[in-house]
Amino acid sequence: MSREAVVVGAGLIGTSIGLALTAAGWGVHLRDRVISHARVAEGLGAGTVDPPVSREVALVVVAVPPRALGEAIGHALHSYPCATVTDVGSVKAGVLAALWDRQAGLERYVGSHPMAGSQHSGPLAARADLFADRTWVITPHRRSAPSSVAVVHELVQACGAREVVMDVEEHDAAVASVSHLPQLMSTLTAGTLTDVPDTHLALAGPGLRDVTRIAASDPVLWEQIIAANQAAVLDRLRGVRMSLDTLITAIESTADRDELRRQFERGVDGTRKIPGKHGRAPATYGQVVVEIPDAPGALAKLFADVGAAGVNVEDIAIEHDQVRQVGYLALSVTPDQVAGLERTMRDGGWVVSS
Ligand SMILES: O=C(O)C(=O)C[C@]1(C(=O)O)C=C[C@@H](O)C=C1
Repeated sequence: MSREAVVVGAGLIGTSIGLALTAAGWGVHLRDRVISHARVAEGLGAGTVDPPVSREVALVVVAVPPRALGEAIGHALHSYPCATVTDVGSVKAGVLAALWDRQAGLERYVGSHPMAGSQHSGPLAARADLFADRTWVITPHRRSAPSSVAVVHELVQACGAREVVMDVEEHDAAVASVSHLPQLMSTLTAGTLTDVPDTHLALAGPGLRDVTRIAASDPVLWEQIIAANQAAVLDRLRGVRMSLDTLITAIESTADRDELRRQFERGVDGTRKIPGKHGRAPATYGQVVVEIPDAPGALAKLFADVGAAGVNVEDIAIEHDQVRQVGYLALSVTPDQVAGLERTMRDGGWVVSS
């Protein structure tokens, strides 16, 4: 089998897959409706924007938003006649149903879903190790060829993920519980903050940040995900509505606090059920925290200086000082690069927090 792959959609997930496949020795060809995304991904080392020889392509990964999946998968099956085609969409049943009756070559399609992402989107947020140690669900259907399932298995291996095989209906029910409902709860919680006064928000600690991180995710993408998994999500949400009523009654009841405590105990039980082993960060990085003035061009200059130092930044986070007009940019790098980067930044006139 050739090791030529096409990644359709050079966003966070597509570019991260391109980086991982390239590192594993695949030749990756990047495609995106927005050519600048594909070029940025190419610049990051995720593959090339040059077109492949279509019959030489063994794998196509479709990483486009949910509503565009059916058409993009159909197009890939048609354009790359020898390739296994997979997608990385968060909901599987609707896409398969749409392809089922009218799509030739369906035996070469095997759905999949990496359980990894970020609240940030676009190729610049991509990381080669985004999937390391994460679960990646493969959802073969009745007509999937075993040889195609094997190709998707290779993709999962190349990305360093942990494979789980599941049928599409079970997958969609599972992600309603472990991904879609948590997203909605985070979104609802963060939404309540919009009318909280700034003086109150200034007290926010890590607890609030923990429960609202994913609320910053792309609204257009999530609207499509939830709409695609309507029935399963509604089922879980109605359960939450009942729990919320029980909780309100428990808080109202001043005589009996048992029910209120039971609600907290149920929460503790729930956290204990999350398999911790695969939830940890895939790699441990060191951090270099640089102060940035709240001024136009400061961020671009900082990145230029980091780039000139030849350091590969694995992740970034920005915090704003609540009093001074500055921000703090935390650059995650491999531990052996921390001291050198701190020195270079200080030499370049930046204030580095130690
Ligand atoms: O942690 C994040 O930022 C995610 O994007 C996570 C997450 C998830 O719920 O696990 C969100 C949706 C995707 O389909 C896969 C991953």
